[in-house]
Parts: sequence; C-alpha cells; structure tokens
Amino acid sequence: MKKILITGAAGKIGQHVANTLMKKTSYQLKLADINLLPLEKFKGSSNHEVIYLDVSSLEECQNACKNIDIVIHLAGDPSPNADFYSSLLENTIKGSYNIFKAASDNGVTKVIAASSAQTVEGYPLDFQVTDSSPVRPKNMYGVSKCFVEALASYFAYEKQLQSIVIRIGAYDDYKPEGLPLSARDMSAYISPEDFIDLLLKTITAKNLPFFSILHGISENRFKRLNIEETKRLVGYTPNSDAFKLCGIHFFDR
Ligand SMILES: NC(=O)c1ccc[n+]([C@@H]2O[C@H](COP(=O)([O-])OP(=O)(O)OC[C@H]3O[C@@H](n4cnc5c(N)ncnc54)[C@H](O)[C@@H]3O)[C@@H](O)[C@H]2O)c1
Ligand SMILES: O=C(O)[C@H]1O[C@@H](O)[C@H](O)[C@@H](O)[C@@H]1O
Repeated sequence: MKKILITGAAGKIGQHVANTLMKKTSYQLKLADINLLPLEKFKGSSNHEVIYLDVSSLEECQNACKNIDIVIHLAGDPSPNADFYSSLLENTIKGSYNIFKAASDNGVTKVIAASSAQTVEGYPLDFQVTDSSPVRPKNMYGVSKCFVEALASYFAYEKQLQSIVIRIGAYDDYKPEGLPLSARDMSAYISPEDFIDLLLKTITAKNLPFFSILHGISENRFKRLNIEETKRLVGYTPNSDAFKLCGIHFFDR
C-alpha cells in the first residue's frame, strides 16, 4: 500500500486530511509537523507514524521522505499577513524547496502542495481568475505561494517529479450559527468535504499532467477562481455552495 507523508499534519486542514485518509483509505500515513501535540491522538496505530519535522531543515526533510510514495505538503504559515523575514522565508520558501528537493532525491512519485487563492487576490473582485490568468498576489504570503507554484513547475519539468499544486480558497467548515463570511470569502469558499474530494482524486487521478495548478473552490454560485479545468483534469465534483450555506448571512467589504 502506498505511503504518504503529510507535512503540516497538525494544522486545520492537515488534521482533517489525516483523519479522513485514516478512515476512508488504506494508505500508510507519516504525519509530520513542528507541533506534535495535536497529533497525539493519531499515535498508536501500527499503520501510521507521527514524526517531528521542521521543513526548514533539509536534513529532516531528507529523512522524512525516505520510502515515501506521495507527499502532501501543507506545512507553512497560512496567514495572508505573514511577515516575509520572520516567517515566510523559513517556513514557506525554504521549507517548500526542502520538501521538493528531498522528494526528488528520494524517488517520491508525486508531490501535492498547498498553494492559495492569495496568488491571484490582486485581481478586482468582479474578475474571475482562470487557468491562464497570470499570478497577481496582494501580499507577501501570496508571493510566497507563487514561489511554491514555480518550484512545482521546476521540479516537474526539470526533475521529472510529478508536482501538483492546489490553490486552496477560503477553507472553512461553515456553520450558519458561525461568523458571517464576506462576499469575497463566499466566492472563494471551499468546504472540507469538497477539499477532500479534490485531494483524493488528485492522489489517484490517472493521466494527470506532470505539472498542474488546480483550483480548490467549492461549487459556489459566484466563483473567484474558475474550476472547469480542475473538474476536467481530476473529475472533481464539488457539492457545497457558500451562497446556499450562508443565505443572506454575509457582509460586504
Ligand atoms: N486555511 C485556508 O483557508 C487555506 C487556504 C489556502 C491555502 N492554505 C494553505 O494550506 C496549508 C495548511 O493550512 P491550514 O489552514 O491548515 O494552516 P495551519 O496553520 O492550521 O496548519 C499549518 C501547519 O503547518 C505547521 N508548520 C508551520 N511551519 C512549519 C515548519 N517549519 N515545519 C513543519 N511544520 C510547520 C504548523 O505547525 C501547522 O500545524 C498552508 O500551507 C496554507 O498556506 C490554507
Ligand atoms: O484566500 C483565502 O481566502 C485564504 O487563503 C489562504 O491561503 C489563507 O491561508 C487563508 O487564511 C485565506 O482565508
């Protein structure tokens, strides 16, 4: 059975992915993070492993990628306000390079890395981003994710490592009793269920190009990013619509 390394497994998205893959699939998982506390609950299964991994250390990445088939790279600073020198440089820029380099050196067959809708957030809100829209980040976090996309392209075309990035939108487990979403977040919304559908299909998809940028957005009535090509490539079938979930419960910004 395939062995999957998940970086950033202790995070919001990582924990949900780990939980679901354990329940719904028979992949062997190696769950890695600098924060081990949230991963305690996953310990004790003979099929899975929990390890400390700081992705800013190339040596640790090299060890973590040994005997791994697929890497799901989620580690990094998720804040659109993240500071370049004190966080993004180590955690996202260096960390992502280290993971791609270690995956390539250790014969990993596929890396699926978290990019973000923030790579294109500089476009006006009435513009729908398509697969041919150039990147247009609005903050250094978005710039750091553009670097992740460029890394994926480099390792795919120059090093023959299949590299797929997912531009995740506003990932949220929205509940009507929760805080209202902004109009923008409703158009960029992706539900945990739709993200899992996209991720599982990206893991198993046959004939996926060596390099792809997928758009991780739900079936929202208005979509910040166009998802037709993503549907075609992996058979993504999103079900959530933030506009239906929220009703009139949103605010303008
Ligand atoms: N949540 C969203 O809406 C969203 C949207 C787009 C993209 N993303 C991306 O998805 C990924 C996961 O996001 P999240 O919301 O789960 O964030 P999160 O902060 O909950 O999880 C990130 C995890 O990465 C870990 N991490 C940070 N630096 C690390 C390092 N140097 N080495 C190892 N682990 C490290 C953290 O400890 C944390 O557990 C991130 O790359 C984020 O940029 C998230
Ligand atoms: O584009 C977005 O909405 C999201 O982008 C992600 O990259 C950020 O991690 C998240 O905080 C944002 O809400």
